Amino acid sequence: MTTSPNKPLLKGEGICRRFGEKVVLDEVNLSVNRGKVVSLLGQSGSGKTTLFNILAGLDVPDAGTVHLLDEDVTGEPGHVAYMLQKDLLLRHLKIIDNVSLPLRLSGKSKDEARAAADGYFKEFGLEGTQYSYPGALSGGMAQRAAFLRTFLFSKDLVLLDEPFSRLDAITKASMQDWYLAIKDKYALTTILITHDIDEALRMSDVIHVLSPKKKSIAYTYEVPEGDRKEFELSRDYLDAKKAIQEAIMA
Ligand SMILES: Nc1ncnc2c1ncn2[C@@H]1O[C@H](COP(=O)(O)OP(=O)(O)OP(=O)(O)O)[C@@H](O)[C@H]1O
Repeated sequence: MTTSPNKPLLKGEGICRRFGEKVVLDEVNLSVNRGKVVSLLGQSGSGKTTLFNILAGLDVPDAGTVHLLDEDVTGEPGHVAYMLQKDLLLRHLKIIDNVSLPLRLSGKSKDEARAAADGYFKEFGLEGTQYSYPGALSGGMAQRAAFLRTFLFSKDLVLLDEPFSRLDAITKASMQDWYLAIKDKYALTTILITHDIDEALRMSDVIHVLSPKKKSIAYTYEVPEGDRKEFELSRDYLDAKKAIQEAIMA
């Protein structure tokens, strides 16, 4: 998919969603440019997953549209790769068969699918685990295997719902760095749901805070371009963290 860098790859406009009497999203607008990471933060129940499902085409909004470039994909699944925190590997399948599932679903034979997936094991830090079962993998490895499966759906738009929340702090930090490198290499565009402000600041280009009161985006922060490590040590980082925290609690 080729695009000009300034044109949003994904655009949600005027998105509204209610469950019974309860309005969860009211006129939400959000766009994601190619190669960027946009994070959604917000209190529990602020509608992050609801918005995520609508953007992924897994749910249909009551009003509003989702466009992938110029194509209206509202309510149509299959345009994005998504990975959920609880996106477990299937216990009874070897790792290679778990990760090559998308290729099987697209019609490849077992051997073809295995051969195509195998080439990525090294880069995803999974070399040697091909014929193991998921139970033998560490948390970080299992998550990378789940990532590889997401990646093999061959979509350049990736939606991640708290992908690192179950990992310990050190594994989490290395997974964040690893993901940033992979997404640069393969020009992935990412929407990330997280509860972790530091994670959002580390990984994102743009951070949106959803408010359950406003039922929409109440605050947006654009992470300055430039050296991330330098930013993490700056006064601006602390100010941004405070502003985001306040927006979440408002
Ligand atoms: N299928 C549904 N039927 C009824 N209510 C729903 C449904 N899905 C979500 N809701 C309600 O919509 C609101 C927003 O839920 P959502 O899961 O989008 O929030 P969230 O920000 O992702 O929360 P969390 O951080 O806890 O995952 C909640 O009040 C939830 O109970």
